[in-house]
Amino acid sequence: MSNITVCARFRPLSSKEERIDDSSVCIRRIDTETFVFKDEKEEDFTFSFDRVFYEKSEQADVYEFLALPIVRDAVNAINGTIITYGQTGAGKTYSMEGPGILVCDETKKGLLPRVVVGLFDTLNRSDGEDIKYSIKLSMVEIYMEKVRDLFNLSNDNIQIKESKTQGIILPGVAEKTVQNPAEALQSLSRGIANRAVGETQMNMASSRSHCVYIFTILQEYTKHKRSKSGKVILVDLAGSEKVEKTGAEGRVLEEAKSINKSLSSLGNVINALTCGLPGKANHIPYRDSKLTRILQDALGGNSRTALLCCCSPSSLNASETLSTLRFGARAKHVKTFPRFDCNEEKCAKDSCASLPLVDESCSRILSKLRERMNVDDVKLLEELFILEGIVFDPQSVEELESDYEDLTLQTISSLQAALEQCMSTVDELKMENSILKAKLGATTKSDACKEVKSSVFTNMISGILNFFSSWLVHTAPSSC
Ligand SMILES: Nc1ncnc2c1ncn2[C@@H]1O[C@H](COP(=O)(O)OP(=O)(O)OP(=O)(O)O)[C@@H](O)[C@H]1O
Repeated sequence: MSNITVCARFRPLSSKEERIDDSSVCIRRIDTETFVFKDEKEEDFTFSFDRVFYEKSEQADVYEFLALPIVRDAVNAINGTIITYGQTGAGKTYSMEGPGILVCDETKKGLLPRVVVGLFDTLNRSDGEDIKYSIKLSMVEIYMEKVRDLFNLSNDNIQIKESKTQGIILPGVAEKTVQNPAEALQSLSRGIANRAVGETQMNMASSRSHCVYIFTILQEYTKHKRSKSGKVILVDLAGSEKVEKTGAEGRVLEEAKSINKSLSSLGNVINALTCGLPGKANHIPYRDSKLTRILQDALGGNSRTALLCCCSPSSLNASETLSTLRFGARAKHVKTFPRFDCNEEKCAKDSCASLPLVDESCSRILSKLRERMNVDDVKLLEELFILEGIVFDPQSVEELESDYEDLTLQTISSLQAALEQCMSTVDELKMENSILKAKLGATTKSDACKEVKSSVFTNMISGILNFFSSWLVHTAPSSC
């Protein structure tokens, strides 16, 4: 069974595509799941996805098929992620946001405003007397391998960490508690506006960053002192494009390289996930990019994930469309089976061949406990299990190794800085020393000079005194 719901969406031909004579539509619909794609060499490829949204598809259809099941699950404490992928101008932002977050024709509203309304609706419907809920919202963007808080632009290098109980977390990121859809939309619109401010500040071309929207839903059962939480993450990826085709240079080229690197890391993670066999340890390179690290839970099987592959229907973009569709087809083969990121060598060394079972049983027990106990008690119990070595967590080992590596690198660089500082202080002291020596030399000379002068003077005075005294002796009366 596939873990990821993968859909393809074709936007209508743009006016530019329509104007160009040799532009034609490169897809032929078979049904709602299958179509034939014709590439630049007129070769046919048949693709099947969970759903195909053709040019005339409605935003509401995309939401209902792709996002609504995720919204409902999030309210039941199952995390979900929705990703839009595709070349620049293929309709990712249109699908995600619609033409506007605050003011927009109802039928054109994108996934984001619909998810907001869907979350509040589902929570209100399931609202019992003893349930209190809250929704928190964070927004970050990944630009040139840096994660920036869109609610606090000065927080521009957020680290990504992993918690045993909460999965991937972004320590220090601003979280806005939103009480109703209107408040949530206001916050989203502020974050989107900040994104534009940042783009201008950094002289960044539009949509050159990956934008990540995180909704955390917390429900507390006041009577039973229990709580549960779920997350919905929406990701509007930067456009995938062929650098050679755009003729990019300088900063734009660097941006494109960084985007392509993170998107190919995403492809590598998907490949690694699809190539692994159940029960066999397989290294998944989540740490290769900030994007894959943030999406680790979404891709690794701890979350329900939906991928919308946005495409142009025009034959002018056939090669980009083919690579988008291939990406989607590969993602479709990601299977659900317990995740373990340690490589084979490490597994053999740590004799954790039975990890999948341990992990499976552990998550089963913990999720049962979560239903009965207070979240904090479950966390404590889990910490205790890990401390006692009852539960072995390869993730935390990897995390420790990475933290150790970070610390070592930090120590090396601070030692290097200290060494440089010492060397420049030594240079300064050497300079001062030579200046002082020179001064000393000059002073010694002038002192010697003074000494000579003063001894001449003293000799003169004593000569005069001698002269006077002898004169006095000679001139004094003899009787005296
Ligand atoms: N399904 C659609 N129906 C009507 N118009 C669409 C649709 N999808 C996209 N468009 C239009 O196509 C243009 C490009 O779409 P959009 O900005 O969403 O692309 P994108 O993939 O987000 O590009 P980028 O990577 O540069 O952000 C926009 O003018 C948008 O309004």
